[in-house]
Amino acid sequence: LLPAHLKARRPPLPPGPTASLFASPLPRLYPWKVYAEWRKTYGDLIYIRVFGNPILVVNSAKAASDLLDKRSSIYSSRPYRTMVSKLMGWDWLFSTVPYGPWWKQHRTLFHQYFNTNTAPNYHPVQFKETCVMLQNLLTTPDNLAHHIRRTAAAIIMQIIYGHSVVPEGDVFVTLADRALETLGHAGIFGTYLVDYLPLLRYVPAWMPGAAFKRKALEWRRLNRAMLNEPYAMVKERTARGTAVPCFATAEVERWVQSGQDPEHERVIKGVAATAYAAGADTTVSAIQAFFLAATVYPDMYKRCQAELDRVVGPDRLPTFADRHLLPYVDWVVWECLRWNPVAPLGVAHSLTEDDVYDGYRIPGGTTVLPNTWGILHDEAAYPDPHRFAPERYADAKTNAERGVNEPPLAAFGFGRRICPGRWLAMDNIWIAVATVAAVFDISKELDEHGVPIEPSGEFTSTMLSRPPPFPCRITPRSGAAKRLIEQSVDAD
Ligand code: HEM
Repeated sequence: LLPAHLKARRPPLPPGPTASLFASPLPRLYPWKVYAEWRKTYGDLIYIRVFGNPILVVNSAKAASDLLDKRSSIYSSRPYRTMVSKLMGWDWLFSTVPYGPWWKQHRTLFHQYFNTNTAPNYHPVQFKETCVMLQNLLTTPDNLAHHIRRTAAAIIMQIIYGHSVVPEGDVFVTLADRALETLGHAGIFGTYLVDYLPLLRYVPAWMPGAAFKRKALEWRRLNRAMLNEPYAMVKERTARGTAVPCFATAEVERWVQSGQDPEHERVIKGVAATAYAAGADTTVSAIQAFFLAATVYPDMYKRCQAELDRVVGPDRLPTFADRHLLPYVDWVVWECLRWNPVAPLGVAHSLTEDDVYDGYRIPGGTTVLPNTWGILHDEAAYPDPHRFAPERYADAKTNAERGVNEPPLAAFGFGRRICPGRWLAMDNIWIAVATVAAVFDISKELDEHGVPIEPSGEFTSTMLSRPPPFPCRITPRSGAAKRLIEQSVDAD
């Protein structure tokens, strides 16, 4: 509605594919790869309109840092998701809460428990649960994905709710996983039309075409159970005087002493359940990527083992105390995060005011998608980007001078919304890599003719990307290694 002379002076929108009225121009499969390809045509910023909703894909590290880090006061909100937040009830998941005081309360409380200084508090539980994983891998190596998942769930459940996960069919883990599965269905923006046309939420559930509403109501029950049930267990234990020290116990005790403000209780519950939701599947993907890399890059794996042999030796397992002497293990962890970033398109940010960048106008309300995969596979920043090559990080000084091979912090997002669980995450992955490489050999599985089976090398095209199940051989390195594994849990 601007007069023509003002319109002429307005900077243009960033370039992008032309929108159609009837179909979404968003790529369905591996959108991060498609956007990286589109960079050659459109550049670092790609602007797409989907049924009237503006979306900006940020395709380079520089643009991501300029916008999401340096202008974080206006790039730190989240797009509102009607299906997920309003209908399915994920409004407590603070990773989806718009920027503002309510989000800030959650983030502050989370940060008190998860930061560089508190990270070592969790090392004993991380070590113990990882030893359980080693034992499980010894007995049923074919169940690799399950063992990795159980370990991540056990660590976070212990830290948050003081709950010791049982080996199979744990009630709280099952509950949370069923709820998270529904989030996986609806989590990708645009799966449901109601995300684009929020007024559709008023359509009565019984009407034909309102299947999304009936689904949402059913899923909402799971969501509430995930939020309420483990918390109720902690409250009950606290009342009985049998509470186990953990995040929820400490916070419930403080809440009782400080007058039981119902609003604050919502924050405690939300932070607790968010930690599980955000912490259980993410590290799993990175550790699965490690097993895949160990299978397809045997020299890399041998080098990792050689470092562990030199520093730790065969008589004990590595611990966090050895970390400063094991740089290669750290580089392996970084490479797991870079090679196939867990969240290839990060988590969407939302711009709260109109902005101008690089001669382009970006309207307030735009959904901003950082192309993390593209950034971490940019040939200029990570030479030979598709190769899993931990040694790329070895010479930090020369790398810094040449502007290449920075530690892949982009995997954890940007600005004020950067992953606040990253210290816990890095430690989870580190102890898994170090202990597994110390005691197991990993190699390709053989087919019935004795020929090695090549894993496909593909990763899933899902919001959290991971290797699909692949065959591999996981065997103890020696009799001594086997004994170390068997004794590890009791010895702790
Ligand atoms: C390899 C493991 C992990 C990766 C790659 C990862 C990655 C991310 C990314 C990309 C974001 C979005 C950042 C942004 O908006 O720019 C995020 C947010 C978040 N992560 Fe992680 N994460 C991991 C593990 C964890 C763990 C273990 C926890 C909890 C203990 C956690 C808790 C969170 C929370 C609460 C948020 C939301 C932050 C907010 O919206 O303010 N993450 N993570």
